[in-house]
Amino acid sequence: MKFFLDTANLDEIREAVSWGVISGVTTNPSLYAKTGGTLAGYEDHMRAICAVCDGLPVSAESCADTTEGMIEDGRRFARIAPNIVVKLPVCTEALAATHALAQEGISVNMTLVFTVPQALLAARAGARYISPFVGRFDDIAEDGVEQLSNVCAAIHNYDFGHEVEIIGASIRTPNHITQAALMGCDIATVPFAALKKAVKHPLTDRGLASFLEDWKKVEQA
Ligand SMILES: O=C(CO)[C@@H](O)[C@H](O)[C@H](O)[C@H](O)COP(=O)(O)O
Repeated sequence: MKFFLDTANLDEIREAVSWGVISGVTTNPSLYAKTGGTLAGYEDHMRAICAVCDGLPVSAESCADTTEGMIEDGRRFARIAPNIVVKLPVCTEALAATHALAQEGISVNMTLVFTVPQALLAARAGARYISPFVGRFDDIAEDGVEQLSNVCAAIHNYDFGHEVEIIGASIRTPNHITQAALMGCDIATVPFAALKKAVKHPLTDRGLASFLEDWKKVEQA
């Protein structure tokens, strides 16, 4: 399973990229708003992320609500950098836009996916990436991991005539990462804080502390 970073924060992206574990970045309007960025600065910010990511796929989300608007955004975003992926929410307008953009060779990441039918429709329309949400399902007392697993099973059953990868989104915990990997999810897009949590384990900390303590004895001997 590959890791994408789910953030628009350039410092977080620079740091995670330096660890050598990141295969892409996903952003959304809420994540961009958190950076304090402006509407006018949006494309420059995406350009800066693409530069840090050096060819890795970077999803930039369109907030248009018509097919024409999404296609227009998609074409404009695609000119930012060759590694831009246009992110569209699953709805009929976006299916049509995905179909048109895919025919032009522009990659689409279809987001806000919660069901198998939505995922199948996204793949049929030509989406390169499909993003089912895990945490938000858990928020409403449903099983987000099970939903992601259903989407993976259904999508991996078929050949859509183009490459399709599933991005587990709304990933919040190391356990979400574990479950996504065990079910064969292609990618998990993980917020920086959750990625840092995934590196940690109390037994690792305790083991390291005892090794360092013992090393002092070696130095003194
Ligand atoms: O859809 C994708 C990735 O393609 C994500 O960027 C997605 O928007 C985010 O994972 C979610 O919005 C984060 O959800 P939450 O944990 O804030 O509920």
